[in-house]
Amino acid sequence: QDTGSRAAASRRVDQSFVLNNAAGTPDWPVVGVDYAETRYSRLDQINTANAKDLGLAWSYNLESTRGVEATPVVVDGVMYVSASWSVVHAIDARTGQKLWTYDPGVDRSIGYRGCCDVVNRGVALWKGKVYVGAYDGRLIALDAATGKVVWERNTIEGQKGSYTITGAPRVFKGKVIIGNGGAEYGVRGYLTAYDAETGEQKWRWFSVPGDPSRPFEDESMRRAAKTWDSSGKWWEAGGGGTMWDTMAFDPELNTMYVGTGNGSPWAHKKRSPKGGDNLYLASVVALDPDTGKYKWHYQETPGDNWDYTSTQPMILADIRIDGKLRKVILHAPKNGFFFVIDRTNGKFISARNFVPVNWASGYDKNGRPMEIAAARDGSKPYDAIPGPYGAHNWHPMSFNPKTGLVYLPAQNVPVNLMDDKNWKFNEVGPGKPQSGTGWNTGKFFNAEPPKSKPFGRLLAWDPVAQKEVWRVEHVSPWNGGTLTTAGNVVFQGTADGRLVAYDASNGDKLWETPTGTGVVAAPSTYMVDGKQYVSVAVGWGGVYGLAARATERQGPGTVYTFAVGGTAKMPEFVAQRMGKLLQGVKYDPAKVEAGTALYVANCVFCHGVPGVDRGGNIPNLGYLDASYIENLGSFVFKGPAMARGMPDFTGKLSADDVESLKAFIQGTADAIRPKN
Ligand SMILES: O=C(O)c1cc(C(=O)O)c2c(n1)C(=O)C(=O)c1cc(C(=O)O)[nH]c1-2
Ligand SMILES: [Ca+2]
Repeated sequence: QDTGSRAAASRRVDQSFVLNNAAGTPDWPVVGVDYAETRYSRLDQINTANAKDLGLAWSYNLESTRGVEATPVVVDGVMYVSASWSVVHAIDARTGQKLWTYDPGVDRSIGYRGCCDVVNRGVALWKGKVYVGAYDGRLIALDAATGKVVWERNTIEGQKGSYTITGAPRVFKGKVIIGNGGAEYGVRGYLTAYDAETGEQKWRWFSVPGDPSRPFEDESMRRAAKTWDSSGKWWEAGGGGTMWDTMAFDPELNTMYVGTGNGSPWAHKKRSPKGGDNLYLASVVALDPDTGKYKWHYQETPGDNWDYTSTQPMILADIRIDGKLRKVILHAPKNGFFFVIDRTNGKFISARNFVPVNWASGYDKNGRPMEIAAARDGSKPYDAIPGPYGAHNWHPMSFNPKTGLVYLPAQNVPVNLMDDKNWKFNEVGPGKPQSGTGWNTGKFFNAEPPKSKPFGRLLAWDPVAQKEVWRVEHVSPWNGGTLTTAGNVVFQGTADGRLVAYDASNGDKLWETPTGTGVVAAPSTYMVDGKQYVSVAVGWGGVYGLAARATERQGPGTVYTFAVGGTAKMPEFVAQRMGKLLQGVKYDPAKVEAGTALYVANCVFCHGVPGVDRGGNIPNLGYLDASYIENLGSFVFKGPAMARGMPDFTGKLSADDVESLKAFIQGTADAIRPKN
């Protein structure tokens, strides 16, 4: 394919192309496949019968060592995907040949500006241009055929605070729309639309009010200000509400939807001492895509106090509830409840917790959470369930209209929270989270460790009945986003370094392959020359990946593309890593669960997930010689590594705890090792 025909292909991508494709789906033209962000493909060449014959068609080295979160976008056989540091790659989707790469040259010393790794969740394609949000806040338009810059805008110009971009831009009605990250560092959230052709700014909508003694930008800000207490001077610390990930668009209703983020600072009483809902934090907001004008909102977590963002990917669906076809939004934000919202007017339809939660007992018929008082107290250590990593984070879910099920990457990462007594108002700055809430984790040794159990699971959720239909338990939290297809298959990558295909009806495993590094991104699928492919960009990272690892030296970020009968060889690093996995430690499988909790509370922040992060000067326990793990007690209790920084766990762990840890470590290595 020459440059000219590549350019011609991507020039076709406009609103009718995306809408027509949604009906036929040979391509994957936007990160969520369609404006509704269903991540459902009508392709069925790969199905439950032949998924077992999937093999590698090609792999591509993204030359990145940090988290990879992007869903590959593919049109007419050309793939566009971004890696860490916002680097864009254009790849021939049949062969894996590089067409071009574009590095926006983000200063590698500014990683600290964001909370959660130097990630990028993908690009947008529109009429021959590729759009990427760079980590340093620039929105850049590239020529899709050559990767050359067409225009560039600094989306954070004139703002103060630690802003970034990690999300994928969306193009609705000829406007490129992008929000920012930064609510952990005291910023004010906003969303900006630029003319896709020229880069001219068209509108900006702020999600939280500024200083109420100054004129409000619009009526929605005037109304929002009434829900904040000005004695908290929230505007000086920004207020938060960053829109760092999800957007969707309904062309018939001419409405776009965006999810807003957490309060800044986190502690509600520190930013708004007399309480208040603090609009529009942690909400789903409907906007006019032409003007950016506010239409309505539904607030999922009033007066957010726990980093319970509503930025998690939402899906627009038409589903039958009580016999009536309803236009709804399906949403599973960090707070652990699955929401069904009427997208014509923002009215609450239903909410049910999809994991155990301890901050609210449910939602009343008006859509208000019934809170549990201890969750807001702050004077005593409190096991937040979900914790700030969320019951569901940015990892995309998918909706299959044939099964009627949502495939949701759910989790619990235990974190114990308490008021931060040393917090000073407005003490913001790079590397200093503006939280007002202290974290007690296994990392801070003298604090209260959380007691809840960590888990990662794939849930198949019925949004009408609001109940779980099936689940797959993973060995670790922080697993990949999902893809579902008319072939009745669900694809998901895992934290322990596999890509797995499941039967969409019952969760039976159909196929799996090792990927050599943890998978956090979602796969996509498309057809070229009559053949269906499934692609996933892998590279362990993101906020949990950043914490739960030993060193920067992990397998390189890689795009894998699979097809039925594919025979390409996996890159060498995969076999190398699998060959070095811990082997042969005897353990009691009944102790794995207890070991998981102990490991996450005490070990994971230094040693990483066993078998996921390849060790450096702090060893990854999943790659050690068996004799080390067999004698784990001698390392844990006043062991020889104390001189190199290993804590003494005497009095903190029991001999039986050590047996549980052994079970978790060897059990995880066994789960990762390829079975054939
Ligand atoms: O409040 C914010 O502005 C903000 C931004 C981001 C981001 O831009 O990646 C994350 C979060 N918050 C966040 O709370 C969070 O859990 C998170 C996880 C990740 C990730 O990529 O793994 N990003 C973010
Ligand atoms: Ca946040």
